[in-house]
Parts: sequence; structure tokens; C-alpha cells
Amino acid sequence: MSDVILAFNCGSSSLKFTLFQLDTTDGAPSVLAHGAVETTPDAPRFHATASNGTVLADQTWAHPDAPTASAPFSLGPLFEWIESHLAGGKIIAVGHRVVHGGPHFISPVLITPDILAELEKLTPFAPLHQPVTLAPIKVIAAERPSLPQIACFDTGFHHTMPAIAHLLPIPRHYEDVGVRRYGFHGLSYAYIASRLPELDPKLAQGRVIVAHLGSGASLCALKNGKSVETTMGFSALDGLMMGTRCGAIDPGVLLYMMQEEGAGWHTIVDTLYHHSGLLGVSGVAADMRSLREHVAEQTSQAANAREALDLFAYRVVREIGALTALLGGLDGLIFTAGIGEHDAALRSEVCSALRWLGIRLDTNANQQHAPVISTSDSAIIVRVEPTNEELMICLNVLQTAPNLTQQP
Ligand SMILES: Nc1ncnc2c1ncn2[C@@H]1O[C@H](COP(=O)(O)OP(=O)(O)O)[C@@H](O)[C@H]1O
Ligand SMILES: CC(=O)OP(=O)(O)O
Ligand SMILES: [Mg+2]
Repeated sequence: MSDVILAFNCGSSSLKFTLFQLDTTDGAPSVLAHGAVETTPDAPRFHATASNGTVLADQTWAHPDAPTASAPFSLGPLFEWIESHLAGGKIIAVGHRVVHGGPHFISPVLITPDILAELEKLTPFAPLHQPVTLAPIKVIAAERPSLPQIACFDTGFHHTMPAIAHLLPIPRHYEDVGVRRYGFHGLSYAYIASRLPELDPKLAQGRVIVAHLGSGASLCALKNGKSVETTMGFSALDGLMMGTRCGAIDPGVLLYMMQEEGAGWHTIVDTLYHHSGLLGVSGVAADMRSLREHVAEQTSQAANAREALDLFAYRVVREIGALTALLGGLDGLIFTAGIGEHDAALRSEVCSALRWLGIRLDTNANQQHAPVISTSDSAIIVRVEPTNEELMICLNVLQTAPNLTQQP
């Protein structure tokens, strides 16, 4: 019977999981199956594939306890499905992407009741994400108390940022209660950074910007493979425009909402997290594919959809400029996550605007989502690299609890 690690990656728009089977001789992990429940509130969909691409499930998640982004869930039916697809193996540990580690949690940690209580205290720092990422931990702790669970922090990778990058220009006492810049998508950046020595040893030691463009989106500036700056800050609202999140906005806008509209905390949270970004500007969709369809089909919403797409690219370009200044130049640009990996038009728009930096895009390579999409005479190497947060979670589990893998 082989050992299996279950890696959970709860994001703002989906609950993804991967089952990793550990080789019985050397313990190396390989993918057994991958699945996701897309947590759209109306019609959650569950799909899963085996490592060879065979579809194992593709259905609406009809169960009444279907998880949604706003309502943590009973994990029972999903766990039952997972346990019936272990190829005779046994889950020995579960790793979780936990979005916020606060000032103290940097490395992965074995979850105890005390640690869970500490992580719950961080919910005000990430009100949209933290409850969703902690929900499966609580369910598993209740239903399978003997199963070790490991928390892997999205904020952890950015602890290498210089002190100045963590600081916010507000009265100092806020820092004492943890109100400072953290940065997110750290598991994704850690994965890309871990791939660099093999992909391009020069870039691994160089100045690189990784663009994690998914439902949530951020950029990370890497020097020698370490985070030196990132566009998200105190919360996962900062920085780039996102699917439904605003990204960086003038705090005066919030003051206006409060003063002129009497908006309270709930209204502001809902507006900035759920009704802004691509959705807010286009008025029709948070999803890049859907927006591009509106433009291509010249629907009545096409003009606003186009403007949303343009603003998304504009903000990426603007923030790449800022990070390039901090890095003192740029050697490589790496696109990853849903949009970064699949949306050739967005990559082309961004790279065209950065021509002044010496970026030259290979149009064919870009259309084919090739690993390297810059030309050989480009001053900056531009790559497309699929992220793998779940593999990072699995490796973190093995590193944190190495003795788990010993068979009785
Ligand atoms: N083929 C595609 N072309 C353009 N955009 C895509 C494509 N596939 C996925 N996306 C976009 O990727 C985004 C979701 O990214 P993903 O990394 O899966 O999000 P999450 O933050 O939920 O992990 C959506 O905006 C979606 O439209
Ligand atoms: C931190 C964050 O924004 O996560 P996601 O991209 O999963 O929404
Ligand atoms: Mg994600």
C-alpha cells in the first residue's frame, strides 16, 4: 500500500486538490489525481483528472454542502470521493495552503489546536481567504483527528523582503499589531523560484519579475531567487487589478464611500473584494476568457469589456515598471497562473508596452504558450511557466514531517 499526501489549495475562486503518491522505494512524490471544485456561488462544478489526463469526474457539485467562497463547507462528500480514488493507497498527511501566516508563521508547521487558534486570529488580515483556507483544516481535524495536517503559508516566501518593503507609511503603532506589508502567492513564487536553477541558471541568480496572474493577481520581484518586493501588501487587495478585486486604489475612495454613501465595513469589503476589478470595470465578467469573447463577438458590453482588459494590462505594465526600478534593471519576466499561462493576448499587450525595456516577443512562441516567448535578441528573457502550488505544498509536508513516510 503506497502512502499518499493530499494537498489542498483553497483560493478565492476554487478549491483545488492534488493527490501525490509516494514512491515505495525512494519516497518521491508523483501525481495520482488532481481535482477542483470551482467555488462560483450559483453552480459549483467539480472536475478531476488522473495523472494521465483521464477524466475522473466532471459534474456540478450538487451536494447541498457544496463549498462556496463565502460559505465554508462540510468536506464529507469530497473526502469520500478522494478516499475512493487512492488506488489502494492511504492518506498519511494533508497539506494546506494557508493564505495568511501573519508576522510569525514563515515555515510550514504541523497544525495543533493551538496553532489553529493562532491562524484564526489572523482572519481580520485576510477576511475573504483565511476562513476558506482554514475550513478544510477544521473539518479534517474533527473527522480524522489522527491525520497530520500541515499549514503552508502564502506569506512565508516574502519574509526575505527588506524591512523597508514591509513598512507602511502610517503611524508606527499599527506595526505592533501586525499591520504591515506581507505579500501573497508565496507558494507559487517559491515553486517558480525552485524551478529557475534548472530552467535558466543565469535567471536563478538574476533580477526577475514573476507575474502570477490568476483570479487573484500579483507580481514578485526576485533577486537570486528570493523575494525582494511584491505588489500585494497587507492584504490580498493591494497591487494589481484582479478578477473581482480592485488592487491598489487611493484610500480616499474608501473615505468617499463612507462619507457620501454611508458605506459600512460589509459594503466596502463586498465592493472591493467581490464587485471591483475586471468585473467592476466591465460590468459583465471577472473571467478573462469571457471578456475576450465579449470583445470578439462585439456584444453590447464589448466597449466596457475592452476597457477592463486594457486597464488590467496597464496596471501590470505600471507595476512591472515600479519593480524594475527597485531591482535596478530586469533580466527575466515569467508569466504564470491561469491568465499568465493561457492568455497570449495579455502577454503580448504587456510585452509590447515594455518594448522600451528591450523586450522582444516571439509572436509564434507566445501563441503556442512556449516555455520561452522572447526572441533570441531580446534584452530580457520572457518565459511562460505553469505554477504548481500543490507540489510545493506536498514538498513542504515532506520537509516538515519527514517521518510520516516510514511504512510500519
Ligand atoms: N485559456 C485561457 N485563456 C485566458 N484566460 C484563461 C484561460 N484559462 C484560464 N484563464 C483565466 O485564468 C483566471 C483564473 O486563474 P487561476 O490561476 O486558475 O485562478 P485561481 O486564483 O482561482 O487559482 C481566470 O481569469 C480565467 O479566465
Ligand atoms: C492570495 C490570493 O489572492 O489568492 P487567490 O489568487 O487564490 O485568490
Ligand atoms: Mg490561485
